[in-house]
Amino acid sequence: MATANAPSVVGPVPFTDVCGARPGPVPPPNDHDDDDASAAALPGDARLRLRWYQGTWVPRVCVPGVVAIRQGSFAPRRGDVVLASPHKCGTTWLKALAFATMARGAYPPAGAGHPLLRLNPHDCVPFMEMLFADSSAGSRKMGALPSPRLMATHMHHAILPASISNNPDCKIVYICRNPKDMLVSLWHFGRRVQPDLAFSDVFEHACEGVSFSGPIWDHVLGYWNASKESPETVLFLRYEEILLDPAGNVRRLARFVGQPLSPAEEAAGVAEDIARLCSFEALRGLEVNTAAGSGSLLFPNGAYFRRGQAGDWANHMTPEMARRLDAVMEEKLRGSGLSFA
Ligand SMILES: Nc1ncnc2c1ncn2[C@@H]1O[C@H](COP(=O)(O)OS(=O)(=O)O)[C@@H](OP(=O)(O)O)[C@H]1O
Repeated sequence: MATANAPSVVGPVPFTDVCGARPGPVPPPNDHDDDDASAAALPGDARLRLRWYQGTWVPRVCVPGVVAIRQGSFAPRRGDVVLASPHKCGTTWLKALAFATMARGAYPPAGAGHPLLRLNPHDCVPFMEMLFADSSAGSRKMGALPSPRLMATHMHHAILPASISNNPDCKIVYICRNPKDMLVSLWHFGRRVQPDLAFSDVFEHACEGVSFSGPIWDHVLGYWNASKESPETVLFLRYEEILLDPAGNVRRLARFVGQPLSPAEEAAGVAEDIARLCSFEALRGLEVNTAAGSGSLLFPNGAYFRRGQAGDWANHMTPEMARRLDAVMEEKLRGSGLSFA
């Protein structure tokens, strides 16, 4: 049964996760919990700078939010759903799908007044690291939202506070993507603010673990292992699988968040309606998501909709580069049961 309660739309939320990494040293892991001590920044456009934080690469602008979340500024509630992802792996799509699925009681997906027809998905689902950049304002805004709350993060599983990662009342939906396509998407996005960003730089550094959401293997492994240990609280999705069967994955999502489609909804084609509403073609074509439009994001809304396919890496990587990244991933993921081959 669909619930009548829609996940909360919090309105404009600053969202600054930008991609790309310029050459720079990989500092050693450290245990510091504060911004200044947490590591070296990479050179280049300020929005592309990363910090090495607790064994993970975090956009510099997100570090204060990450620290606040880890220090307990976010108080989880029963029914909360956290969407987790590495950058450029389908965050925007998952936000749309989860919002449309959880809100379907209040907002029928085929309805002309659906919020996703006038808001970018990032405006419907808050990005936790940015919301908590101002810790007290973040706490106030999140606290004021009625349940069920839907939010998103790019944090590695290893640095989530236990109140999220070890909380049966808080569900996590994770999406990942073939790292080769992720890097291509990251590079295109980074070039928007740094036109001279070379793909070879992004690639080389990612192979060494330095990238947005890097090391990539640790990001996916953390959530993969959590989903194996606790499948009822962590749902592990892949971009490519959703491309193949969007409606089937809407059903998975609905079941996972405790709102399975009813027989009446199945008969009415609700899963297909949600898949259609959230499809790349449908969202990209909306006025709000055209290149000129911009909501709560530092980038034009159109920047979040580029190509929306699997396999674009073949247009940017030599076969040797592809083999190299595949080999790195294979080695790092060995024994886990997870593979991107
Ligand atoms: N609805 C829908 N369906 C399929 N694919 C979609 C959709 N929306 C966004 N995209 C594609 O996802 C890529 C952007 O990833 P993210 O949304 O994770 O970016 S971000 O981290 O939030 O900046 C980026 O991938 P590339 O096209 O390969 O660059 C987007 O085009």
